[in-house]
Amino acid sequence: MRITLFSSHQVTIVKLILAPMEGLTDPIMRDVLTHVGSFDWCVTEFIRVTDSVLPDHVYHSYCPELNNQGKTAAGTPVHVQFLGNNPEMLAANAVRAAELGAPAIDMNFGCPAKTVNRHRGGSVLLDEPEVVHELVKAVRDAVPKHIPVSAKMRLGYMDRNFTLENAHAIEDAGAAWVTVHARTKADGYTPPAFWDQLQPIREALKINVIANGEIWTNADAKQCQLESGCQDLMIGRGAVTTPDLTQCIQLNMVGRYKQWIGMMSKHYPEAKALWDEIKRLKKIDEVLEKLNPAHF
Ligand SMILES: Cc1cc2nc3c(=O)[nH]c(=O)nc-3n(C[C@H](O)[C@H](O)[C@H](O)COP(=O)(O)O)c2cc1C
Repeated sequence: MRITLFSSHQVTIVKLILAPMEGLTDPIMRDVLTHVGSFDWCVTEFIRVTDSVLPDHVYHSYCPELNNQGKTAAGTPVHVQFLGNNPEMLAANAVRAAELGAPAIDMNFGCPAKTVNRHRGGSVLLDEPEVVHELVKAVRDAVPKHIPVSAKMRLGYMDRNFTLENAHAIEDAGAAWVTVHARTKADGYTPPAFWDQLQPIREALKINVIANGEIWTNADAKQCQLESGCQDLMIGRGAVTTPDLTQCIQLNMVGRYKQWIGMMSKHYPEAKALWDEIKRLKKIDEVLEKLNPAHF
């Protein structure tokens, strides 16, 4: 959510995304978490594509939200994620998902699972930026223009040699944004996540870079934003362990804006109008209403 008040000042309110997690953020968990939390969108568990267009029932089982205009019961959009290495088949499946009502398509270049990587899927493809480019481009070219195509990557497979090449490959292929889990496949899920490694990616790309990895608390969210320079955050396990984490983060952001506006209003009388504008926005009102002041 972005608000412009004076031509020279744009205020950005953070976007928070529920991470795809196979076996964890399934349709039931998405339903629960999007009722409790405040997410801009979620992403399905990865749908593996090999050599065929999957039957519709597969889509409806991974994403029953397709029967609800691609949204959870709480109204949060659900993007459909694919994993594979066959450009024609990924494109054909993405087209089918879009026809069935997927609001956006995401592509998985992060999965560390041995079986998946052995079949040249997920994070192993990060050793081949030209293949990453080919796959994203095939899907982007096939899917109707109004449906965004995005990708989710790690910093690399066994090392970080191709981090920027992969990020550029995704951008050049026409992706609308890229989400980066701030670790290589070799790093697995062992803390820390290298949030500072996202800064060069963000600086190099024109498209939005969404930060992901090890955000468990409000303080983590703030620190991740600081180190990565990324505004928007994808949250996985932290959203499951602390279902109201998104509200805490948003309230904290509102608090930070409040402080900033307080400072600004000493110099610009328009700053008060900015605060009124922020309060008027429905989502922020909802957040403020829902929040337990004890969290602040
Ligand atoms: C159990 C589990 C399943 C996952 N499945 C997927 C998946 O299907 N697609 C994907 O892109 N990432 C998947 N991930 C990675 C998460 O989306 C996320 O990048 C990772 O958990 C780091 O974020 P977090 O520290 O906020 O959990 C999975 C992670 C976990 C723990």
